[in-house]
Amino acid sequence: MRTRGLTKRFGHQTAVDGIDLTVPTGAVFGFLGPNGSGKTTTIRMLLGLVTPTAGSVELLGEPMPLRAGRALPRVGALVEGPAFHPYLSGRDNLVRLDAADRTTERGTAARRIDGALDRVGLLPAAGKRYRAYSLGMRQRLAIAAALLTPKDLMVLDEPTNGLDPQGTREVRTLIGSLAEDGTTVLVSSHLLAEVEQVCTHLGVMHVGRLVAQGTAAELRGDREVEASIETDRPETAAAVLRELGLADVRVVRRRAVGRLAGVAPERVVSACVQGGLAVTGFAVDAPTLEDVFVSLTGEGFDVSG
Ligand SMILES: Nc1ncnc2c1ncn2[C@@H]1O[C@H](COP(=O)(O)OP(=O)(O)OP(=O)(O)O)[C@@H](O)[C@H]1O
Repeated sequence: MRTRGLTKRFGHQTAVDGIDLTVPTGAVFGFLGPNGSGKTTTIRMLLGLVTPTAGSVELLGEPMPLRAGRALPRVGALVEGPAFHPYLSGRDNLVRLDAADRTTERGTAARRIDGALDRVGLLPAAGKRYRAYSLGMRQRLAIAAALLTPKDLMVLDEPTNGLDPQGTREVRTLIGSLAEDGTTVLVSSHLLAEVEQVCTHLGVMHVGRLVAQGTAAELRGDREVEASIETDRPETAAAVLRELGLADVRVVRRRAVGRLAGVAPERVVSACVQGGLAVTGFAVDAPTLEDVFVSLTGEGFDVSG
């Protein structure tokens, strides 16, 4: 899935500003950004629910909206969430939704529905009324509804919004199992911590712009990783670090600290030992993604929820 220069203006306001989004096949792509940064508008354009002001979308290799008929049936989405009937069971809700889909075969409905319920782990609770479901179960039922027919791409807009930690874990586990089955997943969130663990790739929106995208490792960037050596002669250690090619080398109390800048961490220790230093401590610290995003956007994510 990819976009080129995708733009949406509402009057004078540019909600999405020329973004080039690339979601590799098989990825779990975390689409991150604070509320109002343009994630939902982007997702609505991807799904053909909103017409872009400019730019293009390619969905499952098909140009949109030209080949929408080919791509969209293979794309499942959780954007607004389907309307479920509170007094019907989870299964009966899916029976209703499935019956409304004229493209599917009647004879295989029961198998399709139980398959979808099983996929989201709701088979044991399939006979319970929807109103008795927890928020996490409701969200999983919505995903089951999207899975009634096989999907190559699932687009989930803030699927953990309003969920308690248990519900969040349920949805995260489900995203992981979708990915294991080979489904590409695009999941948006304003909470980095909720999706970070399950994502192979991340994209960060900030005021309508995509300020970064790539794997977590790419976003962190090797050069940001710092090594620190603790010794009784930190000034000597600092000289060794500089000699090795570390950047921004400085002494902090009993430690010499510097950015690795591509130098292998194990070389730092061996060089210090060979230099006759008594190394009493060694640490390599990558900045958290939170740090990276704060530096990209000048704003923190709402990590607490
Ligand atoms: N139909 C619309 N008409 C006018 N402005 C809109 C419309 N839809 C969205 N916007 C504006 O576009 C900007 C981006 O909104 P969008 O919903 O895409 O952000 P978001 O990152 O998904 O945030 P949230 O998580 O709150 O949905 C916001 O400033 C919003 O007010």
